Amino acid sequence: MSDLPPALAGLDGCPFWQMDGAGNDFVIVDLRRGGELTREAAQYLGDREGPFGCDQIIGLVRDKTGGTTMIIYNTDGSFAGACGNASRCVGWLLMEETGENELTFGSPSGPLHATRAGEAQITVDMGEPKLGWEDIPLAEEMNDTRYIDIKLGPIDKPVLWGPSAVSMGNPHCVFFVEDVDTQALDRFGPMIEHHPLYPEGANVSVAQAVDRETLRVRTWERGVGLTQACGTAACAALVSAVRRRLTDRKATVHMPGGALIIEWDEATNHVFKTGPIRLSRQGVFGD
Ligand SMILES: N[C@@H](CCC[C@H](N)C(=O)O)C(=O)O
Repeated sequence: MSDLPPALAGLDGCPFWQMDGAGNDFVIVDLRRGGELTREAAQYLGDREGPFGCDQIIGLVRDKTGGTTMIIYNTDGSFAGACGNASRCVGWLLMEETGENELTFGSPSGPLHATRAGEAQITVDMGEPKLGWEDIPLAEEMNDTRYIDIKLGPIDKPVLWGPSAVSMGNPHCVFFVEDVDTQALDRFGPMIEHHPLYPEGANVSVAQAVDRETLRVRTWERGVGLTQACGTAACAALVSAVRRRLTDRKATVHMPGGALIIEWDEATNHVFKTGPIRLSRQGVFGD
């Protein structure tokens, strides 16, 4: 008889792992042999006042062909289309399971290819960035998503304006600033997350181009809040920086929890993301 709380009743007997990628942390639940990851379970597992606590809750499920697909919940119980750091953690888990050094698995926005890149370092091909207003999506038609019409501060004297919009399978809004550390992201992040120009909400970042090969980025995640790192935000920041001619196509993106190497490959138009993964705890619900 297990003493799981009611919110986790559907996960009895399911294996789980607590992992992080550059400080962006996850509870990953194996649902391939059954179990149900409900919105209530995701909210319970994400609660930092509870026995777990994390930024995202990931479910691993079987797809029609017998392969593995990830589903992604934010801590508020909403679904996400992509999670760059969790993709590296899931890639590593599946490589440990199969003994492979590279493999493909499913995600809400399509298949992802992961490769071992060193000791506890994984590269994931995040696919093509989406730059068209209707694909991001934005609520209004516009030709150039490098600078969109969002301003922060007094109307006649805005302090931040003209962020870039990008989708990496999820919507991003990136403000370029002189110094990421002086930005009150905790105050304006929630406002931009729910800005009317983003009908599905936005992950909101401030980015600082240090030199042609270095960015500093802080992110307010949709459905979560301030995070130590956000993989898709690192990709969105690099893509935006390249579109504004601020960096080269490959750069190290420093976030509070660690660094990721992001490359927007010219030949394939795909964005490759390399960085660390860490396993901190594993177990079986109900044991
Ligand atoms: N941590 C992630 C992004 C997670 C999803 C995001 N909050 C959303 O709602 O789109 C990452 O590493 O990319």
